[in-house]
Amino acid sequence: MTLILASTSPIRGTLLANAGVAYAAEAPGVDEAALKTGFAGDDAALTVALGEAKAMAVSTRRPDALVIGSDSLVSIEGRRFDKPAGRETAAEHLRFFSGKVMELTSAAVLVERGENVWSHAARARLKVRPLSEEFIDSYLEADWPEVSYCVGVFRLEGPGVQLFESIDGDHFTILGLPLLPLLVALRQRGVLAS
Ligand SMILES: Nc1nc2c(ncn2[C@H]2C[C@H](O)[C@@H](COP(=O)(O)OP(=O)(O)OP(=O)(O)O)O2)c(=O)[nH]1
Repeated sequence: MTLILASTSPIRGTLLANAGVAYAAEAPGVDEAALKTGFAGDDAALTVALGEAKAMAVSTRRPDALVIGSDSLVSIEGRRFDKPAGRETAAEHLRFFSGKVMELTSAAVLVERGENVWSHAARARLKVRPLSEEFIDSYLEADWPEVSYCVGVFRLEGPGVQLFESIDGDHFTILGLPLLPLLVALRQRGVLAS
């Protein structure tokens, strides 16, 4: 069975490829903002719903495939953050994050023939150190626009690691995909060797 990643996220594709998982990527073409508006569930439920919507959109076009959908979001003190719209928005996010605990939730969903057959959400907590204006400027000078696609305005595998005092949670979840539970599900479905 063909495995499709319904995502435009560079890091999600890299994580699967580095894990040796054969897949094809296809843009989901889902209006995430519309789905987020008025969503009453918690972060885990929202990321699962968004991941499912992305996978469903592709599964409809590709009933022959097993489709992975994924989503990540950042919350701080109940306020949710999307990817920064521009460099100044990124700086505003970083100023708000300074000295606070960031909760990053990522979900993965498997859809087959239009049915959600598996989903998993995981949360990590990242303690952001106090960030000076000078640091924020130099950080964005060095890693913008690379972080423009990243919720939380960081690439943990890059200079983003300098934002944090401590991290509690799964590395892959933070990058954007709860990879280990997904690999278990793919082995259980015979997509990967056990
Ligand atoms: N390289 C990298 N990317 C990160 C990190 N943390 C979060 N991200 C990225 C992963 C996702 O691409 C993005 C979260 O936004 P979304 O879940 O909406 O995904 P995105 O719009 O990028 O792609 P998709 O909706 O799957 O087509 O943030 C990190 O530490 N490193």
